[in-house]
Amino acid sequence: MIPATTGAMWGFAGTTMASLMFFWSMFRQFVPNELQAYIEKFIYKMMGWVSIKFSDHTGEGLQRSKAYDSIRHYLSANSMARAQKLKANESRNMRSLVLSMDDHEEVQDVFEGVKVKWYSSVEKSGTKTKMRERRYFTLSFHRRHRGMIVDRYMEHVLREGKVIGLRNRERKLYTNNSSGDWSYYVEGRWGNVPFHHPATFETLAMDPVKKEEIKKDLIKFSKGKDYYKKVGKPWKRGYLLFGPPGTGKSTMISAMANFLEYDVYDLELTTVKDNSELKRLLLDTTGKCIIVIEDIDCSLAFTGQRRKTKEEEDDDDDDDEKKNKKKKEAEEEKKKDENKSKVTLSGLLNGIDGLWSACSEEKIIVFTTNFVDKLDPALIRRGRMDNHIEMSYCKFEGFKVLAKNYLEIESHDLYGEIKRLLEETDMSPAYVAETLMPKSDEEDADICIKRLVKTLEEEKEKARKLAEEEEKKKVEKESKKKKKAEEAEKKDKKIEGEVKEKEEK
Ligand SMILES: Nc1ncnc2c1ncn2[C@@H]1O[C@H](COP(=O)(O)OP(=O)(O)OP(=O)(O)O)[C@@H](O)[C@H]1O
Ligand SMILES: [Mg+2]
Repeated sequence: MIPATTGAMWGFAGTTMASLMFFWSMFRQFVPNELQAYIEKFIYKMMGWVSIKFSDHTGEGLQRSKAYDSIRHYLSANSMARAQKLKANESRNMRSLVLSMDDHEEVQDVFEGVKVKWYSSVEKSGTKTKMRERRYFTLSFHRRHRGMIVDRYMEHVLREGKVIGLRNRERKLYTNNSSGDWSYYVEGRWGNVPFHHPATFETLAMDPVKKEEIKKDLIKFSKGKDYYKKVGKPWKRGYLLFGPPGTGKSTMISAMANFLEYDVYDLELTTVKDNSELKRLLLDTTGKCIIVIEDIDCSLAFTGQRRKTKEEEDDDDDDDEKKNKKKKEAEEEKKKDENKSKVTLSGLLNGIDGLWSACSEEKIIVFTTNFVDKLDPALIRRGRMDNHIEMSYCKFEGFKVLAKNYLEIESHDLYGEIKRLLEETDMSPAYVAETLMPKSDEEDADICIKRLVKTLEEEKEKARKLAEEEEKKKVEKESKKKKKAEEAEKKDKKIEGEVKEKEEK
C-alpha cells in the first residue's frame, strides 16, 4: 500500500525505522492485501502511529455512514494524484469519469505541515450466495498530532468532502429491492438508476397561483434548517397529492425533485415484508431526498379498509348472489395481500415518524392517491402530511401550458371555445396532452388544436349520455326498491289479517 517511490519520503524519526519502511515498500507488492494491513499496523505501532477506522455503515449497519461518504469524496478530489490504483466510475450525466481510490490502496495527505495516511479496505463475510461487504477507510497519524487531527483535520475533511459530494453527485432514482436480495454484495436495500426525468414546474399544467405557492413552500422548506432546529421540529415535510388518474401527480414529484435537486426514493410497499423491514429501508435513505409512496390507498393493510368501505357501500345491493360473490372475491384478495406484506398502517406511521426524528437532514415524503376520502385520517393528518395538494382535471390555464409545451403556441382563434369546453368537461391533463401531440410531421398546431376541440365535444357528449344513463338507473333502482317495499307491506298486512282472523275464530 505504500508506493515504492513514496516510501522513502515518509520522513519518520530513526534510521532503523526508515530502512524498515524502505524495505517494506519494496516488498509490499508481493504480499497479499489482507497481510499487508497487519504488517503495516505493526510497523505503525512501532513508529508511534495511531489510527482511526471509518466504516461505510454506522452502528449495527442500519444506516449508510455520511462521514465515510464525505471522506471518500475528499480523498477522490485531494489525493488522487498520489494513489497508485484508482477506480473509475461514470460521473454525473455520464459526461466524464470520476476517479476514486481502489480497495487496499493508500494515499497520504498533508494538513498544517503534518503527514497523515489514508488506507482503503474491504471486508467480506457471509456465504457465497449472501455475501456481505463492508468498506473502511483507516486514518493513520503520529500520536503526538492526535489533538490537532481529531479537532481540526477531521472537521476539514468532513466539511470539504460534503461540499465536493454535493457538487459531484448525480441525482438518483431509488427503488427498494425485495428483502431476498438484501445482500450487501449486490446493491443493498435500494437499487438505483440515474434520475433524468425532464418534468419541471414550467412544464407542469396546473393553476399558476397554486404552482407558485408550492414552489415557495419548497424553497422555504429547503432553506429552513435553522428554523426547524429553533422550533425543535425534525426537518421534514409531508405532501399528499390527490386527484384522478392522469392529472400529473407523478409528474409533480419529478418536478419537485428537479426543482430542489433531490434524489427520489420510490418505495413499493407491496414488496416490503414487514414493519421492521420498512424501518430499515427508511433509515437507509440519504438526506436531500423525496420518499414517494404512490397509490397509498391501494397498498397493503389500507386496502382492507378500502374494501370494507366498498362492502358497506354495496350493502344496499339487492342481489344476494352478487353480494356473496363480491364478499368472496374481497376475502380472497385480502388473503393474497396478507401473504404479500405485513406492513401495517401503524407500522408505516411509526416508520415515518421514527425516520424524521432519527435524521437531521432534510427529507420530503409524498403520498399519492386517487381516492383521498378512503385514506385513514391518521395517515394524512396535518403535521404528518403538511400540505394537501389537489391535482385536478385540465382547466384553461393548464391547457395554455400544455399548448406551449407541445405546440409552441400561445394563442389561437379556438382558445375561447376550448376554455368554455374545458369548464364543462372533465378531461385529464394527460388526455389533453396526448390529444395535442402531433402524430406526424404533417400535423401542425392548427390540426392538433382542432382535434382537441373535437375530442372535447365528444367527451362532453359522452359524459352527458353517461349522466343520463346513471339517472335512469337510479330511478329504476328507486322504483324497484319502492315496489319491493310495497310488496313487503302488502305481505305484512296479509299476515296480520290472517292472524287477526285466526284470533277471532
Ligand atoms: N399536470 C400535468 N402537466 C403536464 N403534463 C401532465 C400533467 N398531468 C399529466 N401529464 C402528462 O401525462 C402523463 C401521465 O401523468 P402522471 O403519471 O403524472 O399522472 P398521475 O396523476 O400520476 O396518474 P395516476 O393517478 O394514474 O398515477 C405524464 O407523463 C405527463 O406527460
Ligand atoms: Mg402516478
